[in-house]
Amino acid sequence: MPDYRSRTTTHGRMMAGARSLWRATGMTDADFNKPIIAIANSFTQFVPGHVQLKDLGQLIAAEIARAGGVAKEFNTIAIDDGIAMGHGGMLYSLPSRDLIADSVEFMANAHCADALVCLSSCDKITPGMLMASLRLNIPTIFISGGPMEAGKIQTSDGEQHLDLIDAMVIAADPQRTDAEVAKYERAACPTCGSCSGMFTANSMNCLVEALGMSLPGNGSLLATHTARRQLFIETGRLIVEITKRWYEQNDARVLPRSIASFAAFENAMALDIAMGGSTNTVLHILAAAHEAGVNFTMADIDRLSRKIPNLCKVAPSSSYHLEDVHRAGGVMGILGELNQAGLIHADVPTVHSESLAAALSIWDVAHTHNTNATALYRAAPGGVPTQTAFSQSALWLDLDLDREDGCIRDIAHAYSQDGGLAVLYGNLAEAGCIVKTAGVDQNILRFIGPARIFESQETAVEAILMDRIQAGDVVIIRYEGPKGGPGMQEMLYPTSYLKSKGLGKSCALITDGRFSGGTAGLSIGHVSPEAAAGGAIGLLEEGDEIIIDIPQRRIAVNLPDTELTARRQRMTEKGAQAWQPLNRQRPVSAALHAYAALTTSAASGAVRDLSQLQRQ
Ligand SMILES: CC[C@H](C)C(=O)C(=O)O
Ligand SMILES: [Mg+2]
Repeated sequence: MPDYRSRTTTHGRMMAGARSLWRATGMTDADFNKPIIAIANSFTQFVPGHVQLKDLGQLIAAEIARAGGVAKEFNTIAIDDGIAMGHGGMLYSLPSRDLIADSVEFMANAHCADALVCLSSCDKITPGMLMASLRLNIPTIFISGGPMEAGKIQTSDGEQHLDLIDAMVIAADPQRTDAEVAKYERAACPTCGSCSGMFTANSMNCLVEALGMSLPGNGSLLATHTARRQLFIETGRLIVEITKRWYEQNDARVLPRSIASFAAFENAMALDIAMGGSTNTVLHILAAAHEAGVNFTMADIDRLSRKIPNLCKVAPSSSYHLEDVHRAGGVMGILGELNQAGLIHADVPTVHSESLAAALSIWDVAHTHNTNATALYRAAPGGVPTQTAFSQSALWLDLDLDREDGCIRDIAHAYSQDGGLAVLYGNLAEAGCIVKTAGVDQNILRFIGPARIFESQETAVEAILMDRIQAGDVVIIRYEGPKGGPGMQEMLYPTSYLKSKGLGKSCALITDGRFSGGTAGLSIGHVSPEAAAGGAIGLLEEGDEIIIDIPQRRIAVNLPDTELTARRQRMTEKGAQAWQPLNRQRPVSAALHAYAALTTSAASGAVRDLSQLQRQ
């Protein structure tokens, strides 16, 4: 039977000093025999997905107290990728994931917390906290702030639903007036919550639900809806229950590493592929598996991508948004369709149910008729701009259970039988690279074109906006990987600007950097090894013929091995200048240099690799 970790500082005569400090935080004699449960909040006014979280940690804390625990809340940072993007701020985005993971580890271990509630929301916060929970392996439940409502505007074609990508694309379209841009800008992000498409934040919050580490509805129930309050309250109650199951009943099934098993990672990846999730999920799933000691790799993702169908297309891959996914049954609805075809492991435990099958028997609204589930998924957008959580109670008259032509398809009516994500391999990416096939026009699944080489995102953006890229080109952006950037920037601006210039379906973009979930088109990222780590992308020259073949899962430069070998030799002869971007002046802080020194390429999740210290 494990001892409560908190007893280290709350029991024993010699801990009188620590207890005096606990008392000063408000604890009383009665509290010292209760589990101490850390609440990792991520409230900040910098991010719409977090502005509403300020008091929600205490909403959970009150429920923890009612259930017999003691809650202690702290805060992590939270970066808004959409604001950090397009300038040096994006260098900090991915490194902040690891900083968040470390800060949760530090607070939980320094104070011997017994359990953890992760109150996350946006792009790097959920994955950072997920990494921490699997590193710590103490009872943990995730609850996110919830998705933002989609923007709505009236156009000549009727009501259009939109998000920040639409604002970005229209702003770069020279044909559109400033007045039109202003209209889109003011409508694109109407409420608090994580940006309303299947971007990285919503992808990750859906994946955590599929992993079994949050309650049903966590990934799709709107931030503004009153029904979401109940998720927070139930989370507060449930964390005390599972904490006692571990420390008082020795029930290890509730631990993160028991729940996020290899089978659960397969379930999460199956969901991701089925819903065409952000490619960043690949990076974060690999990093989470690394923290959990689960040998889940790019090869597993490649294997799953070949057999899991694409059942759901959401913005930027369609005009559906998370409110529509919710109306169709949310994550449990998609998992339910996959389960009908035996494509997931339904026997895995979750924090809330004995098994995923038991959860689906209640919450898969297309195949059950549970009134609570129907009520949950009828939660609809209120259409009123707000930064306040749980501020509206609108309901859809009915659910979208049309599995033939609705937001969520069944297997027989899938958009494609081989998934919304693909891993490509070849002499250009020997350790692999990723493409969101759900966002690629069917006419360019096979693409051959000349390489247009750029040593930074900013020079590629300049070329696109100055009309120096033409149809048929393959834009190569290198030295933007985890080490090379450093920080592996998201390339949302160049991919959006290709769309603005009408090149979204006639050009390809390949990078050792990554993409935001808002990226669509033939955009291939995470090329590994990255240029800064000696990857072949660093050997490409202007005009090389690039071959992309998604059905064959292949990416290559059309050169004989002898030529690549000769180029590698010439690169090696550069000595200290080898594997460095040409003519790039980029200020990089000591903090970012420290990150670059230990990080690894995307194919391993850009995780920290201490063995590099021995090699330096
Ligand atoms: C839409 C862009 C979003 C803010 C993002 O950064 C992501 O999805 O990764
Ligand atoms: Mg992002």
